Amino acid sequence: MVAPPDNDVIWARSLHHSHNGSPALGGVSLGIRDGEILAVTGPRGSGKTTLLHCLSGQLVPDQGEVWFNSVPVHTMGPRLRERLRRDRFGWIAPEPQLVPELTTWENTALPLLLRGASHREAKKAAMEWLERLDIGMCARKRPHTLQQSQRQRISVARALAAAPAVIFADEPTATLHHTDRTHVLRTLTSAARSHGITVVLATHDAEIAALADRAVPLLNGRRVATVALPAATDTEGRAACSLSV
Ligand SMILES: Nc1ncnc2c1ncn2[C@@H]1O[C@H](COP(=O)(O)OP(=O)(O)OP(=O)(O)O)[C@@H](O)[C@H]1O
Repeated sequence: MVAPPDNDVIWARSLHHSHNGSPALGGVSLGIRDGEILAVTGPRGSGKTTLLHCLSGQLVPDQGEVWFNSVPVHTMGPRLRERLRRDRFGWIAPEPQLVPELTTWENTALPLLLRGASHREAKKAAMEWLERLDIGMCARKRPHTLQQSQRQRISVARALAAAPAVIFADEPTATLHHTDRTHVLRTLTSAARSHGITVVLATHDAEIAALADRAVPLLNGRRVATVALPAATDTEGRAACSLSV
């Protein structure tokens, strides 16, 4: 095994993975720098979700290596990977995945409570992020009483409240209307930048990818070449277009 470069928080080499014999990744390599916001782009079925699952230790690739802060993840057993995900990573799914029996603030505080934070500390962090996402007034409500956009904001607040090293966001605004989408994404990217959180954002939407520092386009489970372009209208990130090679 060759150790990854020191300045990459996540480094992956030649990832191959198939789902029940159906190929999803065909040799993807990439490095992600500390604090970077990286968009993984590509059409439906190009392997974005599978790549995020491999990078976050949810899935062990059939072949290839994944390293986090120079520690190999692909050789870890399930319990170590679970602890890594709990302590260092945040996850935002396309659909909010909340515990129906818990209130908004309890759902948001859950990762901190699982890590052993005090009730008071976890609630304070949860409330801060719920306020920033404009859902502080829903703190005592249960998910089923809220709108979809409010539930997805809870997922984003939950990921940020735990102050992870890396947030993996898989099409985090796919179910939101345009205005909600912009607010949620800007909160996520500006919070990540100010707190030095690395973000790996899977999206098929070029407008969303333009909020990232860099894009890694996938096609049929493989990387295609990237050309970084200065954005014409956005000062927060850079757009990228891809060329098949
Ligand atoms: N659990 C699974 N079982 C079988 N095939 C799967 C499974 N998950 C993904 N695939 C297949 O693997 C390939 C890559 O899927 P993946 O979900 O990683 O792509 P994606 O770019 O995230 O697509 P989408 O935007 O639709 O989620 C696709 O051909 C998909 O049908």
